[in-house]
Amino acid sequence: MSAIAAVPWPAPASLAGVALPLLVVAAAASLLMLMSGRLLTAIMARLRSRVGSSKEARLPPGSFGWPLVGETLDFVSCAYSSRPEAFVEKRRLLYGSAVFRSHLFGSSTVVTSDAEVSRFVLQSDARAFVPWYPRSLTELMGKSSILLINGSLQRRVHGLVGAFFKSTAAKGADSVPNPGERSDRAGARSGNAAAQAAIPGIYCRRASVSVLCSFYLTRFSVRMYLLQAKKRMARLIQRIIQEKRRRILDGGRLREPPRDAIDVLISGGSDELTDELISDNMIDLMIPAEDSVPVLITLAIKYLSECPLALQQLEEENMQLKRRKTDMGETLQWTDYMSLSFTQHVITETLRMGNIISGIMRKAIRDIEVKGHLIPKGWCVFVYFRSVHLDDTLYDEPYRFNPWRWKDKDTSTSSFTPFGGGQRLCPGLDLARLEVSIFLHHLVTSFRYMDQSHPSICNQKKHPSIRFMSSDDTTYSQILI
Ligand code: HEM
Repeated sequence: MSAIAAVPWPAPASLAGVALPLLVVAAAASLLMLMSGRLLTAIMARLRSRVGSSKEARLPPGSFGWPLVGETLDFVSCAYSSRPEAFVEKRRLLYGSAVFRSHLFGSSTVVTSDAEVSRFVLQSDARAFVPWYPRSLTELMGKSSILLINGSLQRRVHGLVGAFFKSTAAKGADSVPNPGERSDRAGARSGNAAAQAAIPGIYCRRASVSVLCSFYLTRFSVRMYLLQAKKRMARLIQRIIQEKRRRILDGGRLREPPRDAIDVLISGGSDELTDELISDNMIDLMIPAEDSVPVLITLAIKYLSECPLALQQLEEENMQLKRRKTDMGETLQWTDYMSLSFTQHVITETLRMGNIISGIMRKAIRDIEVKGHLIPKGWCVFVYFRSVHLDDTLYDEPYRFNPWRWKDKDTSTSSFTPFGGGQRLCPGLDLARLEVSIFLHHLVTSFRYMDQSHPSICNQKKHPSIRFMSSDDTTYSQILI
């Protein structure tokens, strides 16, 4: 008997106030269920007819979840929990496969936490997969963003930007900031400190913060505001580009070596590198520089504070370098930082556990079969790094911060991809590592973890902040997690 039939009609007056709204809700719910059932059947039938029965057998196991929303709600609720990987883990156990199908953000999606399949997707070019992001993000990125363009233009922009970030100009040929010096002052003086070289400087800082907030606010649908912030920022950058173009010599050569990524793009020798393309891409560069790197630093401090042995070894290694450099009267070069093997292991382990970028999404532009799984044309594939990085068959005790595990381990394998791979491998990876190395060096050589003198703040749960005290005991630095 249905919920509607069970209630006598007309309802007694005393009950009407309560029963009527209940009735309406029940009726609406039944209708919705009926509609969603029909809708689900219709969607499944459409998908089947599209995929074809022979192909259907080759699809990875899985479920499309609810009509319209698919499994997005479960994905999002896991993403905001303390174990975001639970979404994938549950299904991995349920289907007995690290590759499964789902329906996420409005698209039929193959989710993979299989290192081999992930590698295959990352290594494939635009003839097989193109980048895919939710529409709200693509609008904000702009159509010429490196994250969206494909083919020769993407390779060109990637090559120019990547080469610049690897150059000594970006990494600071002279010296890196000394402890206590603000990096932007030092950058302005040497003209090439890493962060300053990577982005077109402080002009866009405020606008960048506003676009960063914009990205996070998307979920609250403040679309117009976000797009306006992005446009304002693009206008600011275009003004800088025009100013720089005026200073360029005939033949497109720069008068002096490139000082930032705009310089390398305007002298890139291609009509395709328009002002719009350059400004869109400058915004793309600011986001990781202003967001991913600080998150990586924050997580490194958190993990170190929970692992005193690692903190101690990090301090010893960096103090040794500092003493050596002081004795020789030399300034620190970026190669000095990169030669600190334990510091690099700390950063690598933070990248593995922290999963700053949990995964990437691509769209298949033709039917693709990998490891016996079909990814039909038009479907998305979600390469979920996080589950690979926390897989106990690949990493012993994956939830334990253990920088020593990297002593004899290769970082260039398909089971470690925090910076992606293939043609879209993050061009800022060395720069990101350098920035974190510089920060950690100055932190552990100039500050002392307050925990040693104030055991009361040892309990991180009670005190969700970590305090460092400068060596001369005069100033405090508090890093909020
Ligand atoms: C902890 C820091 C960082 C992490 C974890 C990270 C991670 C990633 C990942 C996973 C990708 C691949 C995206 C894809 O395949 O679709 C990527 C691409 C990219 N990253 Fe980073 N990144 C970081 C820092 C930086 C920095 C500092 C910059 C530059 C200032 C940068 C610039 C870029 C650019 C331009 C791309 C697009 C490359 C292309 O599509 O050709 N990243 N990053």
